[in-house]
Amino acid sequence: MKCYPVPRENLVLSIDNLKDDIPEEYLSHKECYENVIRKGSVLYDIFSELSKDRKHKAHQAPSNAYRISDGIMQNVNPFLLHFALFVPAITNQATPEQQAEFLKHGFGIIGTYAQTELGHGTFLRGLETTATLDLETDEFVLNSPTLTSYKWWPGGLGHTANHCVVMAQLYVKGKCHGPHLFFVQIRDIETHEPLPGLKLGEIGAKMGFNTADNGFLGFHNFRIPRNNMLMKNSQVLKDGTYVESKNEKLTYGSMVFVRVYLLSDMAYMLARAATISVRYSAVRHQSHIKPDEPEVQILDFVIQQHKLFISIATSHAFKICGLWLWQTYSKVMEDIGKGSMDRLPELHALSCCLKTTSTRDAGWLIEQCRLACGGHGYLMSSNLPSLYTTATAAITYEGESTVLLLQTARYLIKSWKRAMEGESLPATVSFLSEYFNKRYNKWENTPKGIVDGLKLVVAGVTKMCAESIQKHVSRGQQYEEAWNSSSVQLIKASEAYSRALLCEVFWFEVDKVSSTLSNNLAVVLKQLAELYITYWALEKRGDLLVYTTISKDDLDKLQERYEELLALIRPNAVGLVDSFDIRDEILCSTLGAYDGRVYERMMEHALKSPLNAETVNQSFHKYMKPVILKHKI
Ligand SMILES: CCCCCCCCCCCCCC(=O)SCCNC(=O)CCNC(=O)[C@H](O)C(C)(C)COP(=O)(O)OP(=O)(O)OC[C@H]1O[C@@H](n2cnc3c(N)ncnc32)[C@H](O)[C@@H]1OP(=O)(O)O
Ligand SMILES: Cc1cc2nc3c(=O)[nH]c(=O)nc-3n(C[C@H](O)[C@H](O)[C@H](O)COP(=O)(O)OP(=O)(O)OC[C@H]3O[C@@H](n4cnc5c(N)ncnc54)[C@H](O)[C@@H]3O)c2cc1C
Repeated sequence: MKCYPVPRENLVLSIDNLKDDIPEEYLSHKECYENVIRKGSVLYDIFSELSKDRKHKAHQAPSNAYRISDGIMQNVNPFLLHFALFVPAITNQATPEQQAEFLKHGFGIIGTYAQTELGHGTFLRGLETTATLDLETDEFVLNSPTLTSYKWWPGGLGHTANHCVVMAQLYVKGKCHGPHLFFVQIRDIETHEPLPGLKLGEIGAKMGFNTADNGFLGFHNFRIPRNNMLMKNSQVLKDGTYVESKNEKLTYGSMVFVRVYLLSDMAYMLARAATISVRYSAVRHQSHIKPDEPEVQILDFVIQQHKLFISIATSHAFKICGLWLWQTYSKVMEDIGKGSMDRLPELHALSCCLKTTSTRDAGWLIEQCRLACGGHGYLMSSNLPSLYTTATAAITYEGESTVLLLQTARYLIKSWKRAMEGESLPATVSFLSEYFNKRYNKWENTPKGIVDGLKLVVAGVTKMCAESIQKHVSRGQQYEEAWNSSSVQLIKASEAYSRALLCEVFWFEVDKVSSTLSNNLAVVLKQLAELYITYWALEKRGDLLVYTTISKDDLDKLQERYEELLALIRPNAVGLVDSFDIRDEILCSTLGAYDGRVYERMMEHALKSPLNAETVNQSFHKYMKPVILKHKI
């Protein structure tokens, strides 16, 4: 941390406070929270100092802040929600005047995003928290009318945040206008006590994410000024007039922002896991390939390469598609700023399926990296268990995976209908029109050919879904019931779509930039992209056999090429993970450090276990000894 350009004397707390005397995994739930607040407060202070030079973004953390925090906290930073959702919600949903007011204290307030309730997370229209306008006092009165209406899950809500953005049903003059966002102070700035009218607490231990301080919150006639409704898109005027948004789904904008971001985040999580397991596999020697030769690096087993190289390739795929999705997001936001909502449904569909596929893939690939380290991958000190629980949380938060895939399927079905009616479609789904008009090629055993084939699968499955829905409707079901009846196939369409998108964007973006790279780099990047595409062609061979003209001979050749690619990547594998450039302090792993001192680090870490502080634990004398002595002959 010494490389940080913040003069020590400017910091309220010392940088030395970032060190851990006892590794996090040995602390109790409460100690763990107190420990991350100690470290998180130092970081918060550092970010605040750094932000002073970036006046236009004074309330935001520097972009690398999140990564630094990853290294300092093996678990989750309880201040994360402030940067990830609280500030973005205000900048996306509040008017410029409100932004100036709510963010005037910069880092002087700590916020979270309180949307999910005990009874509802997915179905936002079902949220029960109410915000009712009191015309006489020009205030909103917030209430949690039932147990199920308690806010439940927001990160940092339990003990850390003193403010939050709350999603509540807006009531004006007896009419409900649906979910809207409100800026709410929840704790006293000085004493940090919950404000009167609020019931606040932490929701308890979880599978992972344990230092995120997820909390609950109930409102009892809690009053806030009318101006605390975030009014960029819809407004409530002093006389109670409700001004509608140009598109009511703009209220969901902060979620779209994080979903888009998560693709790049998953690229990074996977890069960390791949770095640990590839480096470890180069250090670890076990068994022989040829009986008369020495034991080999486990990375020389082709099956180990099969387990690990897909993680390296996937990390690059997510990184590149993440950048592509950011560009799409920025363009759509620019259009919305100019009053055009045309591409909002497309952005929503893309962000939903790519968020889901990237988080799910990151989850199982990190687990695969962990398993590839054998027993040692099970140690907390490998950091792979923490990476796994942190990544898998993302499959559920910010939109449950099945639910988001169904949102994308909705867009695919609508696009299919438009294709059948001869309407033109956005480039990202124009292949549906080509399929409908039977304008597609025969199978070609190249990366481009595979991408075209994967798109044919999407089109074929989408057509099958549309027919299935139609069949159920013609048998008397309502459209929504028919949708439910067809949902297994709809999920398949959406999954196939995200895979085709990932393969297409990865291949074409690498192809586009390769002429600007050194020849060696271009060759290696292309190998990774081809490995990714071939891997998925082989995984999806059943679908390709059903929806394209691929033959068994083509599949055999693809299998051969895949194995060739593993061999080509093998000599560069360690170099490739080194090029992710993740410092040891951020990797936090005994197995994956740059110097390869795996066994020494494991022993050093084991000796930090509190159980190793004494040769005989007192429980021996208290409990074991009497039993042993009783049975001694
Ligand atoms: C700095 C950053 C760091 C980041 C680090 C990350 C760490 C984070 C740490 C942890 C943080 C965790 C933080 C957390 O977890 S915060 C809580 C996150 N919660 C969720 O994500 C809830 C998920 N639910 C929803 O989003 C909605 O309720 C859904 C979408 C499911 C349905 O909704 P609804 O019932 O209202 O709609 P409908 O189904 O009737 O559809 C009606 C129409 O609306 C369209 N539609 C729907 N939505 C959108 C949209 N958004 N933009 C544009 N359009 C949209 C839709 O396509 C349809 O169009 P059409 O078909 O009629 O044309
Ligand atoms: C670690 C973590 C951090 C979180 N942080 C925050 C936060 O900071 N702020 C916040 O507001 N929330 C937060 N959440 C809450 C999170 O956003 C929700 O849990 C998530 O959106 C899923 O909603 P749910 O829990 O209601 O799941 P449910 O919707 O109840 O899902 C249960 C099951 O029902 C299925 N299902 C539901 N609806 C449908 C449907 N229409 N069709 C088919 N199947 C369906 C789902 O697929 C799933 O299998 C967090 C959650 C976690 C785990």
